[in-house]
Amino acid sequence: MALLPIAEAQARLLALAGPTPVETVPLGQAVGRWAAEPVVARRTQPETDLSAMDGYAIRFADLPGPWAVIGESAAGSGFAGTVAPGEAVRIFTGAPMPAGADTVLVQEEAARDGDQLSLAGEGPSYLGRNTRRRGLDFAQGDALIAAGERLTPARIALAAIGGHAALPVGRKVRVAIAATGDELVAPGMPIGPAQLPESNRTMLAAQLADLPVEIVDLGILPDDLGALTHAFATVEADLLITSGGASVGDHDLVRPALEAAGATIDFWRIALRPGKPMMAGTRGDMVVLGLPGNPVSVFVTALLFAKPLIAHRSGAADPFPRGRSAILGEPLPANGPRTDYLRAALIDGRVHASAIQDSSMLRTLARSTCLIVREPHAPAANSSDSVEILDIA
Ligand SMILES: Nc1nc2c(c(=O)[nH]1)N[C@H]1C(S)=C(S)[C@@H](COP(=O)(O)OP(=O)(O)OC[C@H]3O[C@@H](n4cnc5c(N)ncnc54)[C@H](O)[C@@H]3O)O[C@H]1N2
Ligand code: MOO
Repeated sequence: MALLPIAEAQARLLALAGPTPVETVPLGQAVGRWAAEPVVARRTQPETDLSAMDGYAIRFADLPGPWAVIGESAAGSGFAGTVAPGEAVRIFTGAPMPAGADTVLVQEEAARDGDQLSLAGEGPSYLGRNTRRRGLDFAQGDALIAAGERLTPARIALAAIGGHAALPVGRKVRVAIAATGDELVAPGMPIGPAQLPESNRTMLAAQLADLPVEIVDLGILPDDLGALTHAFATVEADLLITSGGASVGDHDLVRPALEAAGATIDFWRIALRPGKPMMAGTRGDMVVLGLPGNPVSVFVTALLFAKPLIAHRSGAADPFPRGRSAILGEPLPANGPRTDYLRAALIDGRVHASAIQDSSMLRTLARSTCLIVREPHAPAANSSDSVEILDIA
């Protein structure tokens, strides 16, 4: 069977399920979620002309003064009267500009003696200096955040100042994570020579920590068709992620167990290194993602498939990681038939691939800051050539 190109596998995976149902959450819980609907300004910001500095509200035409100070405008209150020619109002940052005034003289450039005010510096250079006009940031009805955009700290603050206390977002994605393999032992436990500390669940949960997920930990499952089938048939989640048992060995039972549990496999084996034996399918509304067991294969397939799928189900319009270009530090050989994601480090503007690219090597992965993306059959590359990288640290 031909290996599926990555882009095709990504598209097919996202087509397996749509976004989770929408819920409305307070802004304090919205960070890292995706806007389910456009967020529109319920007010104009600023609502009125404001001072941007501490000083005196004046009429620009009155420069160079002097002025009589007739009152005060503070943030939250304002000044009720009107500033007539020759008059000034003491004003503070964020306070409403009084009627009649159009410019602010900063206090560092003013001299005050009782109610008398005079210029003690250059003074404002143009009409409107040191003020913020009504609607400078946005007007009521303006689009603030598009549906499908991530709710970053700045966008949450924008929603707040736009008059919103809560926002509609996709409900959290329930992700069940299972490790499979008779050789696996919980980390830190005593271990025999044929055994291995389990690291994939821990890494996956950490990789998903910045996404709106609820993790259901299915633990370490044995290489036993009955036990795997039972676990896969009874789990309740939006997404089931397994690791291990995805390849063609006699103990690679994930695919038969998923099928025995009622799942349909949509695709298996992609033109990707590391991560070739990955499979994807559905069991009812639940998407199942069978990742290979090698730790680096898990890392890469989580980055390229699991995380984008969760983002997509959370309502993201643009769920895939974005590459950028970097300059190679050393030559690279021609690539084979799979897209290769080389563990690499970006040092002083040059990207250096690790000499050994074995998908079991977590220390190499942990030292890497990026992955170099090599397209299928890419020709050999020279030092100083530009390559695409994906940042991972
Ligand atoms: N004859 C073939 N053999 C293999 C092929 C192939 O096409 N033909 N593909 C290779 C590729 S590529 C990969 S990737 C691996 C992945 O296979 P599996 O998904 O079946 O993975 P396992 O055999 O279960 O495990 C591989 C490796 O990773 C260790 N492992 C597994 N789970 C964990 C865990 N949770 N934490 C830490 N380490 C884990 C496991 O002990 C193995 O060493 O298959 C190749 N073989
Ligand atoms: O695809 Mo496997 O992950 O190359 O080792």
